[in-house]
This record gives sequence, structure tokens and C-alpha cells, in this order.
Amino acid sequence: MSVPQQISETFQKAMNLSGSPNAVSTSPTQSYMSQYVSATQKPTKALKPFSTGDIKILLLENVNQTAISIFQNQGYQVEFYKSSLGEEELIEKIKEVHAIGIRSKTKLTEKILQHARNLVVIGCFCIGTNQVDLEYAAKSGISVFNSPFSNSRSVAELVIAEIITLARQLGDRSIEMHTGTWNKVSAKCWEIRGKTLGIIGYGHIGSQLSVLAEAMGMNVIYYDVQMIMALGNSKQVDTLDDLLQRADFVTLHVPETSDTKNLLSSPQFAAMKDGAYVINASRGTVVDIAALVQAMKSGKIAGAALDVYPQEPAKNGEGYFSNELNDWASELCSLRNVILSPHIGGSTEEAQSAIGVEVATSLTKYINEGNSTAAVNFPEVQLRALDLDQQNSVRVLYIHQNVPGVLKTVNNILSNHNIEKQFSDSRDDVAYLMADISDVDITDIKSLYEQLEQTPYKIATRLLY
Ligand SMILES: NC(=O)C1=CN([C@@H]2O[C@H](COP(=O)(O)OP(=O)(O)OC[C@H]3O[C@@H](n4cnc5c(N)ncnc54)[C@H](O)[C@@H]3O)[C@@H](O)[C@H]2O)C=CC1
Ligand SMILES: O=C(O)C(=O)COP(=O)(O)O
Repeated sequence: MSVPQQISETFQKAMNLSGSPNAVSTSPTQSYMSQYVSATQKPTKALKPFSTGDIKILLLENVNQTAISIFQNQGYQVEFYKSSLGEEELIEKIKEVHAIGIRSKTKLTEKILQHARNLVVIGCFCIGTNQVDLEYAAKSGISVFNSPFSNSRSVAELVIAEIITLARQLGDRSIEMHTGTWNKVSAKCWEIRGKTLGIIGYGHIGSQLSVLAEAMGMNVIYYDVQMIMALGNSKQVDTLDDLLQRADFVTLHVPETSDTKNLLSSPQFAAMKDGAYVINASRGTVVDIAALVQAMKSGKIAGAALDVYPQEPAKNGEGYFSNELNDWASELCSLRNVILSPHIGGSTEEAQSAIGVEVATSLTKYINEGNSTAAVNFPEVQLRALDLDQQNSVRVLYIHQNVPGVLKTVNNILSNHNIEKQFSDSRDDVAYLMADISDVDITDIKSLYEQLEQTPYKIATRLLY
């Protein structure tokens, strides 16, 4: 049975309606909403506005147990995987689910999202959202949420550890001791007190790092494309070059964008102080690793710590640095005073459990109430809770292209009922209207839904009741 038919039949059964299975539209964006309507029973006060047991959530990349518990408490169906999935498997899985939770590895491209016929919301259980085609998602009516700062402290602490580790060549001494070599040296080993830390990207992580570094006696300068208030005694510099020329340690905390690709490459390494150190816990595309290897081989750069790489594997295991994957890998691994970690900047118990709660809560509010506050790609819309004491109330969630005249059409449809409250906002090409209407007879809901579905410029409709 094709999915649209299945939905249509369930719809009719739930609504006690008869008619052709084709009565409900068959396009992907329409069908997922039909499924919501089909699952809906008129709620009593104690019930959610639709049957939460029908909601399917796919969780990848070992998303924290706190999130699983929140979803299970809602009654959602949760499918959980420790690793990411390959493209083909992901395409199969994403067809059915209403929500997907990922971390930094899973790429949700247009190609994959095209198959997501029921998908309402994406949760990035991390800070970065570069792995998702945000624009395509928004235009398809799919809202995306992340956790903007729950792992910032973990990253900042790791970077502090790396600054000291590099300054004291601690990684090398440890490797030597593991093979029984006693190599007690002080040459080119330094205190960090009085040294200058150059932070590129003074956002949540960069600014937190700034405070920690100053507490240990470092001088902090930072470069950011935005003017940002300096914390403590730190100072913003006007140009990247200015920072590179003055810093003993350069650390990157920028997002992955076209502007940050190879932000540090040969010319930037050449501009740095002799014997400076480089730390990258942002994204692998931000540092040109081949150029870094050359700068280290020449002695210009005295040490580097890398937590992120241009390509990262979908799951844990051996053989990552195979030469087929990266032509710089063997040289990088043979260099002295290089710390390599497997993208663990945000991987602490504290961060992961906080992220689990934060993102799962955002997803639940969006699924159950339509609340898109803090979405990263979507208009932010919220209304106070649907008043279930109010007889025959329905919450209308209507996502549409941001063009003139749509609200007039929609409000014309809604005007047969009492509009209790309403809010609408737009972001780029997409707009989102939320309205609570009352005096809706249960038998009118199908017609209301169909009228909204037939409006021009509609992207997706959901009715919660
Ligand atoms: N290694 C890991 O496990 C983790 C890595 N990250 C990465 O760290 C990045 C930064 O995180 P947050 O500090 O939370 O982000 P944020 O958004 O709070 O701050 C980023 C800062 O970079 C600035 N920026 C953007 N483009 C720039 C450019 N071309 N030059 C200079 N500054 C630029 C922005 O203006 C902003 O102030 C994330 O986007 C993510 O990719 C985040 C968490 C964990
Ligand atoms: O939060 C981020 O952006 C990170 O890079 C951390 O990613 P992860 O959750 O470890 O896949």
C-alpha cells in the first residue's frame, strides 16, 4: 500500500469519514500533515493535542539518554543508533520519521531531505548546524534546532588543557614514557603565564576561553567579524593579521562557512610568530592541514592540537588515518608536539546530558505545540498553550512562502471560527502562522484542513486539537 493511501485511510477511519483514498493530497509535504490529523482524537484535558504514540523519532550518533527519556515520556516511538548512518540507509529511515536527532557527523543534504516525507523537525544535539541544509529544510517546512551553548565550557576547558600540553610538550613526553624512554628536558618548554592567546571567533566558546585563559595569567586578544564586548582585560584586534603577528597561541572558534574555509593556510602561518602554536577545535575545514604540516616541518609552528578534520568517520574504529583518505595523514602523525583528538571537544557527561535535555525539549515543544522559539532556520513563533477548556479549540500551524496576500487568504478561511489568538513571523522566504481558533465543530476539521492545504504558497499545514 502506498503511503498516501495508508494515510488517507487512517484519516478517514479516525475522522469517521468516507470517500476516495485520493481525497487527501499525495504530495510529501501534505502527506505528513495528513498523518497528524489522522492520528488526532478530540482531546480531553489530560491528553496531548494528538496521539503522541504515532510520532516516530530517529536518533543517531549516540544522542544522550536524557533525550531518549524525554521522548519516551511523551510516548513517542524512538529508534536509536550509536553511530551515524550511511546515505542509503538514512534515506530509507528518514522516509517515515517525524523527527530526527543528529550530532555533527550526519549530513542532512537536500538529496536526503527530499525523501523525508513526514519530517517536521530536525534536532542537532550539538552547536554546529553546518551539517544540515538549513535553507532547503526551511523551504520544505522543516524546523531545525540546536544547542547553542551547552558544550561551550567543555570545549573551552579542553583548549586550556591543550595550551599547557603544547607549551610543555606533554604529549611527546607521555608517548616516550609509554615506550620506556626517560627524556627530561626543559628546552622550548614554557609556562603559559604572560603569553598571548589569540582567539579567532569570540562567540560562546571563544569568550569563555578568554576568561579561563586570563585567570591563568595569559594576555588575550581576539579577532571576530563582529564587534564584540571584551571580557576582562582582553582586547579585540582589527585584523586577522594583527592577531597572527602578536599571538603565541592561536585558537579557532568560528563556524564552518564559506568564509572560514582554510582561514589558516600558508600565508597565515607565515604571518605568525616563530614558534607559535595552533589549536583547532572548531571545524576541520577551517585549517589547511597540508599547509600546517609544512609550517611545522619548517619549524615555524612549534606545535598543534587538532580536534576536528575535513572528513570524519561515521563511527568509532581503527584505520582513520589511511593515506587514501588524507594525503597529509602520515606526515601529520609523524610530527612532534602534535595532539590529535577524535572530535571530543563537546564530549563530556555534563555537556551531553544538558544538550539532550535542551534539544529534546525544543523538539517536543515544536511537535506538541508548534513553538519554534530558538529555531536556527525558521521564523520564531509561539503562543501560550492551547486552551483545552475552550470548547472545540484547534491550533492551526501554517507554514507558507513569504509572499504578499497569504494571510488574507488564510484568515478568510479561519474567519468562519472565532480566532482566539494569532501570531505570525517570517524569515527569508518562509513564513509561519500560528492561530488558536474556537467554535470548530469536529466535522469541520477535515474541510478546514483541506481548505488550508489548497491555498497557494502553502508549504505545510498542521492542525493540533
Ligand atoms: N570540537 C567540538 O567538539 C566542538 C566544536 N564546535 C565548533 O565551534 C564553533 C564555534 O562555537 P561557538 O563559539 O558556540 O559559536 P558562536 O556562534 O557563539 O561564535 C562564533 C563566532 O565566530 C565569529 N565568526 C564567524 N565567522 C568568522 C570569521 N570569518 N572570522 C572571525 N570570526 C568569525 C562569529 O561572529 C561569532 O562571534 C561551532 O560553530 C562549532 O563548529 C562547537 C562545539 C563543540
Ligand atoms: O557541538 C558541536 O558543534 C560539535 O562539534 C560537537 O559535535 P558532536 O556532538 O561531538 O558530534
